[in-house]
Formats: sequence, C-alpha cells, structure tokens
Amino acid sequence: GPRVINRIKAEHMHDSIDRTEFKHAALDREPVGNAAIRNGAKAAALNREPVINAAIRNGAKAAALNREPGSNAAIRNGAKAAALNREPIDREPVNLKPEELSFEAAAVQAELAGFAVEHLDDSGAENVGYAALPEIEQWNRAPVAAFVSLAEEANVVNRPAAAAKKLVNEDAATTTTTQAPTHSADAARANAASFVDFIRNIDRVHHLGLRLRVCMPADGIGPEVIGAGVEVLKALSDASGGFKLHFEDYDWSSETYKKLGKYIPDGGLESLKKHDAILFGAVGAPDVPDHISLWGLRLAICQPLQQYANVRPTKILKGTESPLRKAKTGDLDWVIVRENSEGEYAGQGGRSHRGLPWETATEVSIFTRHCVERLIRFAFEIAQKRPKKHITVVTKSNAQRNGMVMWDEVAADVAKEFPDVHVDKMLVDAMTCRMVLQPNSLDTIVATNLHADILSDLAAALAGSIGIAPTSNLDPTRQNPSMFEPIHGSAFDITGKGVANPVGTFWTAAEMMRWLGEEQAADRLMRCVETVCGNGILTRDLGGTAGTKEVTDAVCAEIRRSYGVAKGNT
Ligand SMILES: NC(=O)C1=CN([C@@H]2O[C@H](COP(=O)(O)OP(=O)(O)OC[C@H]3O[C@@H](n4cnc5c(N)ncnc54)[C@H](O)[C@@H]3O)[C@@H](O)[C@H]2O)C=CC1
Ligand SMILES: CC(=O)C(=O)O
Repeated sequence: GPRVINRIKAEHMHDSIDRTEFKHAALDREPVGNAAIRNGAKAAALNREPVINAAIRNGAKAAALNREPGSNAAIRNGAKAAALNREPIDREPVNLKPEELSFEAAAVQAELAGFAVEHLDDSGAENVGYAALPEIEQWNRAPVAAFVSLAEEANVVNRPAAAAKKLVNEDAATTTTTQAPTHSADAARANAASFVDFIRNIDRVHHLGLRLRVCMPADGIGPEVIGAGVEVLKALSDASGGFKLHFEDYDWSSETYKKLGKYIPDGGLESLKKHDAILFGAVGAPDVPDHISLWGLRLAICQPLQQYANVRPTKILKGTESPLRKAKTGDLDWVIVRENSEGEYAGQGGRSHRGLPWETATEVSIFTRHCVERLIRFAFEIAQKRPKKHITVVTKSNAQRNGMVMWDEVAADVAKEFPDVHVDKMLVDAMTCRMVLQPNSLDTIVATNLHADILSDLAAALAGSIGIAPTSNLDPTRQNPSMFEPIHGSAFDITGKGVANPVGTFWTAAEMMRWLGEEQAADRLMRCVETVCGNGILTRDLGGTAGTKEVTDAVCAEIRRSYGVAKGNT
C-alpha cells in the first residue's frame, strides 16, 4: 500500500541527506543537527515532498532527544506538509525498550503530535493543522481521546492536555456518525501513553521556543526591577544555550492610563492570551488613586485570566539576615498560597449618600465553594510536594462566621484526599504571632485573598525584606497564561534612585521558568542569587550598599561563571 511505498521512497530519497544526518544529530545530541533538521523539514515542507515522513519522524526524535526549542519548527513544518499532502503516515507498531519509547513513539505519532501542536495553539483555527482537521480520519482521534483520559489519570495539567480535552469534547458534540475505530482500544491506549510523554516534551519545547512572554514593567520601580530581571534571564539563556527567550514589551501602565483613560487597550486581554507567561512589575502611581490602578491593571488581568492561585514562597536567602534574632537560613521557608479570584477582592459592594454624614459603603466578601475548594486543593498539592508535607489553613472563623466557616469545612474535606499531609489551622491574628515566634513550625500556608496578601508581606519582611519575595499568579488549568511579579508594589519613595532590590524579580523570574518547565535553570538562577547575596552584594533594604545595577551585574557574572563561560564572553 501507499505506506510501504512511501517508506521505500523515504529510504531511497532521503537516506543520505536526512535520515543519516538526523539520526546522528539525534544520537549525538548535537546542537548543529538542529539546523539540518529545521532546514530539511522546511525544505521538505516547501517542496511538498511526499517523502516527508522520514523528516518528521527524525525531527521529532531529535527534538525529543535534544529538547531543543527550534526543532519544534521541524515537527510543525513536517506535520504541516504531511497535512497538506494528506500523506498516509507510517503507523507501524513499534517494538522498543521503554526508555526509547517516547522518542520512537514520538516519531510514529509525529503527524498527530505535529497536528496537535498546530491545533493546540490557541490560534490553531488559523493554521494548516486545524484546516486539515476535518480530513483527519476518525481513528486518529482515538489517541487524542485516550491521551485526555491518561492525562487526567496522570494529573497532567498543561495547555495541550486542556486543549486536547476541548477537542475531544467538541468532537463529541459535533460527530454525528460513530465510525468504528480501525485500531483496538489497547493500541490507542498504548499510542496515547507515548503521546503523553511526547506532548510533555512538546509542551515544554513549545513554551520555551515558540511562544512569547509578555514583559510588562508598568509603574514606579517596576521598569527598574523588570529590566534587571530580563537582563538576568538573558544571561541565563545565553550562558546555558538551553532555552531561548522571546519577550514582547507591553507598555500598559499608569502613564498609558493617564494618556488614554484606560490601562488595558481594547482587545488587550485577548492579545495576552496568545502568550505563555507575563512578567509583571508593579502598578500604582502617586497621581492615580490606588484602587483605580490596581483594578485597572493587575486585578483586571488576574481575574479574567482565572489566575486563581497566588503562590508566594519566602525564605531567608543565604547571605541575608532575618530581623528575627533567632531565625537563620532554613528556619523560615514557607509557601503562602493565596486565593486570587474572589473573597475580599471580589469587587462587590457600593457607596450611597456620598459625602453625607450617613454615607454608607459596603465591601462584600464572596466565598464560593468552587473557588475555595480548587484553591485549597491546589495548596495541598504544593504541601504534598514539599519535604515537610505540612499545611496550615488560616481563616478568621471565630468572627467571620459564614465564609470562613465554610473555608474550614472545605479544608477539612480536601484534607481527606491528602492523608500524608499534616494539617493544622490558625486564626489569622494568632497566625501573625506564630510567624514571628515559631517560624520553623510552618511550611505551606493557605489563606484568603486579603489575609494571605497581608501575611505574605509580613513573611517577606521576616525573611529580610519585601524586596526579595516573588509572586506567581497561576492559572493551574494552564488555559491562560500565568503572571509573575515581585511581591512588592511600585515603591514611589525609591523610584528612579537605582536602589530597588531586584532579587524579588530574580526569584520571580525563576518561578516563571519553573512553571514553564525549566526547573534546572530556575534552580541555577536561585543558586547564583544566593551566592551573590552570600558575597555580601546586597541592596540597602538588606543592610548592604549595592544598587540595583551592581546586584544585577553580579548575578549575571555569577551565572556565566557557573556555566564556565569566560568573563565578557557573551
Ligand atoms: N502587585 C502590585 O502591582 C502592587 C502594587 N502596589 C501599589 O504600589 C504603590 C505603593 O504601595 P506601597 O504600599 O508603598 O508598597 P510598596 O511595596 O511599593 O512599598 C513598601 C515599602 O517597601 C519598599 N520596597 C518595595 N519594594 C522594594 C524593593 N524592591 N527594594 C527595596 N525596597 C522596596 C518601598 O521603598 C516602601 O518603603 C501603591 O500604588 C500600591 O497600590 C502595592 C503592592 C502590590
Ligand atoms: C495590591 C496588592 O498588594 C496585591 O493585591 O497583591
């Protein structure tokens, strides 16, 4: 059949050019191979060569082995070409050792995966993969459906998983005829298992190589610290050679508000959604009321993008001191998980009789079981992954007798799903004392939007300074980009003086990298930051004399040193 013919054609036509070169590149993990793969696939795509399959398979394999962002282009191009050519794809079963499975399976699944990469893009509707969608035979969906169920079983929560689910749901809604799959359910399942591996890789590659991040410094010291953060990320990217950075600059800020009357231009949120992550500075200007700026920009992003989990780690970094006399590095190492979508920041309330002596204002807190439960479960998952496996649920359920009592009840229910996590609960007032007096007794902390906002500033100060701590505003479903920002505000009192501590932004950048799958780079960045702190290069808030630039330069130099890149060599 055509499959065999294609295969033979591939063997003959591409043997000396693509296959050998690609295979060597893949096996040697040679970075130079990637250009060949990209070029090969591109050329093949442009020529609409029927023998593209070999290129796709090899490109996918190399991409998986090299974890190289650029190779994704090969898969995309190859798959696009395959889609355009409506080429049958080699679907022979593979007999491989488990460690080879994901790569070879990736190859076998390249068409599907490439198609998925195209399709799972949020702009998928515009691309060829999507255009080819109606042409993809029914049975090709079986792996996608099985992927969805496996992803759910394995708790894989990423954009492809979410989008594949959407695809399957759409399918269920639009498919009128049920065509019997030509593959057995077991085969589909086996395919899907490797597809899970592959899609994990793709997701990572996809994030790091192809998608853009938003850089939104906004107000006050925002541009100073975000500038420093981007510089450090660039040093990391250059020195490691392992990932590429693509930032798109967004100038949304109080300045644009003063000019245009709005922080977010029309269609702004939709444009944000095309990105993987947002690196945000801070919003707030002396001549704009704080509630206008906060609601105009930060909350106007977090809430519609369903960044419902606000995660704020804090610790005493090496080389820094806590104002707590007895607390040393290691004694205070917390993650505060803050509800970020409702509660006291739900925006419900109003004012009547303005300016009159009987003026009335309400600020209504909203607590829904759905939002409380998803947040508490997310916090338990974080606690479970940390060595202490300990969580403290903070409320004020003595005075606030409705919403807070529901929090306690939901927490007790969710706790049953995590028998290995030790749980305790605190009233928020007593919690402040415990944070100061027994920092070592805490680990993961979960609390409402307002309570956790306050506790996390206290936490940062107890660890040394508000200038060190990061914030991740996460959409754990990964349907929307998450937003990463230092915990501090725009700090009018030190704006433009060159003294802002950039460490909170460096840690924020590390958290962003971690969320995007670059754990090793994140860990390295944090090690470099702590080395620099340990060398006494500290800003004034930490008791030092260095400025923003000095700390930034020192961290960049330390990154290069850690990778063995000669000074001034990048
Ligand atoms: N996520 C955001 O966009 C946030 C915005 N804000 C806004 O920022 C503005 C200022 O708010 P504030 O209450 O003064 O809080 P802030 O965090 O801006 O400043 C509090 C104090 O900490 C110091 N500080 C903050 N960051 C520092 C850094 N990186 N290095 C050294 N010192 C640092 C400041 O100099 C100031 O003395 C307001 O408009 C507020 O609404 C406040 C908090 C968060
Ligand atoms: C404004 C502020 O501190 C926050 O919502 O994080």
